[in-house]
Amino acid sequence: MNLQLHSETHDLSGKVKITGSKSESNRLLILQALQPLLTIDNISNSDDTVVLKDALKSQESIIDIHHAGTAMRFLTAYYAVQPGKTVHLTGSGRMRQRPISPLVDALRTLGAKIEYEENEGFPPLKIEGQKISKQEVQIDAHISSQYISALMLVGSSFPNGLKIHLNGKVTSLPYLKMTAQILKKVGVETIFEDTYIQVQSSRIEAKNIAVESDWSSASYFYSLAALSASAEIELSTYHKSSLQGDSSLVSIYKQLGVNTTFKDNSILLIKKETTTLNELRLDLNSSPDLAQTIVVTCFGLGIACHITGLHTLKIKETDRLLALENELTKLGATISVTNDSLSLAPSSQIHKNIAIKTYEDHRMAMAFAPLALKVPIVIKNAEVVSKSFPDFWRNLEDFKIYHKILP
Ligand SMILES: O=C(O)C1=C[C@@H](OP(=O)(O)O)[C@@H](O)[C@H](O)C1
Ligand SMILES: C=C(OP(=O)(O)O)C(=O)O
Repeated sequence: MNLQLHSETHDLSGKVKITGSKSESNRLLILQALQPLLTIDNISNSDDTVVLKDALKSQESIIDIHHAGTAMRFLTAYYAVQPGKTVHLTGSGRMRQRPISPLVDALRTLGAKIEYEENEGFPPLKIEGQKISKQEVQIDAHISSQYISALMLVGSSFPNGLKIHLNGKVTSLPYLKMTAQILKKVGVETIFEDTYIQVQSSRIEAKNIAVESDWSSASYFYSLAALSASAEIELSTYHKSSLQGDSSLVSIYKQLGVNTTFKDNSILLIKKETTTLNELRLDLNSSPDLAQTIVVTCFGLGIACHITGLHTLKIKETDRLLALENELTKLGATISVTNDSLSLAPSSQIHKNIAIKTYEDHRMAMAFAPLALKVPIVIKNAEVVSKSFPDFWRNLEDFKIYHKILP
């Protein structure tokens, strides 16, 4: 489905209730599988969460998690420690190119039985669940934090807990802090040091946990606000003390002219004046999922940006650095990328009616959509948004950004 987007106003006002965080939801689903009396409110309606929920209920021996990175990594650890259960865990074509060997190596040293069914180091995997008696493991921490979160989630069910030694510079650190904080909410203590994480052995408590709405999904409304003439957008449900690192949006978009106020369980995004900033410089190692949104906002505002800390972007749903370079160049940008950084020069015009390829990446579709406030634009394969935000296109209509399905 290719969508032609156009906007009927430059002044935005409206309210959106955004679905629960997929990161929080997917951690809680694994913990719920270990403690069925745990209940979850405001769970995400994203494909990545639905696929994990279905997998955990399934009695089939082949489990296909499609594009969901967290589901792939969390289930690898979960199935590896379920004695007597054998599964074949697979995913989309892209998932079969996303590395998993740091997690498989770590689980194997703990006594897990995991085999690669096609290419060494990549899904699909055959996992024969084992009882784990070891309590210490090493892992390379700079490729994906999801491997470490996966170990943390299952570690609490080991007889002596689990000590995870972190080798190299830790990437996407707020996601590990989120895992530790969610474990704490259900009664599992962790000791978090620079070079290791100790998860104590505990019974997960039977509790009701409410998921905060997804901050990464909120980013597209921050971008809309920044690119509007004026905006007053209310998003729910959000809290000042979030578990999600992407709540860094508040300070990042302040520099881009969007002010945030917290009231009750909502945030109010206000844009009154255009930013006077000439260049945005950021290290996004802690918030990799915001990179595409922020770069496209800067392009739309005609300001330069230089972003570092982006090495994980190359192994996400697509090579996001390359995808950004290709599509922004089509719109008229001057952009250069390395393996872990991106530089965008200021530009004064945006080409109209360009068809943006989305590379099976939900964030490519959603990051480019706000440019409809500046020029008519086409988003190809727009259905990809359901990976994290199925209601996205409907929610845009509330801000008079309409779409026409192209033949
Ligand atoms: O743990 C999580 O929920 C996530 C961790 C991050 O991945 P990496 O640690 O691979 O950067 C992030 O990009 C992803 O969308 C969700
Ligand atoms: C990288 C992402 O997801 P995952 O790694 O879980 O597939 C994302 O949602 O941007």
